[in-house]
Amino acid sequence: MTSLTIRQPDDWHLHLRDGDMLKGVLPHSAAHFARAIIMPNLVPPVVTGAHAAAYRDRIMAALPDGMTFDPLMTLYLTEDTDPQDVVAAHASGLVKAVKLYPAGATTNSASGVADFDKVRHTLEAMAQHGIPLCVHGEVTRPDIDIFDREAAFIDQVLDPIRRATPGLRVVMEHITTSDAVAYARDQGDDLAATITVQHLMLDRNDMLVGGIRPHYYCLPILKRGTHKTALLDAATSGETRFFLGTDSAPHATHTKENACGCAGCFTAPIALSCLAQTFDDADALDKLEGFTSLHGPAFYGLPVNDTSLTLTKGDPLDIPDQIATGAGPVTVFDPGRPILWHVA
Ligand SMILES: NC(=O)N[C@@H](CC(=O)O)C(=O)O
Ligand SMILES: [Zn+2]
Ligand SMILES: [Zn+2]
Repeated sequence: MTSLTIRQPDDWHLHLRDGDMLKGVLPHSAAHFARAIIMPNLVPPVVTGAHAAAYRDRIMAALPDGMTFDPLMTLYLTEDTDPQDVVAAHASGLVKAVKLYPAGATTNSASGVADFDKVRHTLEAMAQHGIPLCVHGEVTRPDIDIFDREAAFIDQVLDPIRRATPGLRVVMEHITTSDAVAYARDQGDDLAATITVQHLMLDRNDMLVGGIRPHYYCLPILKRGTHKTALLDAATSGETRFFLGTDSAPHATHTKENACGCAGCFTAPIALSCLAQTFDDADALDKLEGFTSLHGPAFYGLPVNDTSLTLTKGDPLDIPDQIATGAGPVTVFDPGRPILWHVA
């Protein structure tokens, strides 16, 4: 197959940042994706419905003339979140989900949740109103090895929260382990999981063997190859609970090529080309559209897009080293192998 037309994809986990960075990165998502779930981990975070409305306005103001894009907003769950504000922001159509960051788990997660008792009323209100909870699933206890943090979170936090809050719809964000795949497969249709491009293409050897590659460093951290295989199996299975969340997470290049580098891979410009290559290599191109364009809207209860996108197979893609933004250059994710699929 050398050409593939699919319904316009959506990105169910995206960091657009703010200000000059937002202006620089937004066109790269809007060029390929109709909609995206917008992560709220700004500084300060997007905590209230009013914050989300203002952030959405800034995103739309940063969109170049002639481009269309529908940002699906989220609220950052804190121990002070007001359940009524969450319910109202969701009822108005503005906010599509609430994001749970365990305090200290990842970039800008300091205002996240440490004491889960303090968010119980919010989670119960969300369950009652069908508002999805998007979860960064890693424990932060210093005695838990970084490679084990996702599996520990599922046992110690996620499963207890779900048992205590029947009916809560949950998206396990950017899953990275066979443990997460197995857990997700074992649950009802109130649980879904997103998978990133980098976790489908790379394992920790790619990041660490022969030199440390800071542009492959993200959280949850890349795991061993057997986990990558399990993720690829899930993504290409056609099971509707698995769908794309790129977790494209831009940081200025100098903040990643640093003695204490930031976590996050900027994949937006080449995400769909990389996915087409990965699904092609797995003989599963017929499953790409479900993963990028159909399963996500079904979980979120939204219509699929009525536009389409065509990918064609040809010469290796010329991946730009960096894009320029007003907040400095941002290095584009490069999987380190030829990508033959192009967005037409
Ligand atoms: N994935 C990452 O490595 N980084 C994300 C945060 C996140 O999604 O955990 C970021 O905001 O930079
Ligand atoms: Zn995360
Ligand atoms: Zn993220």
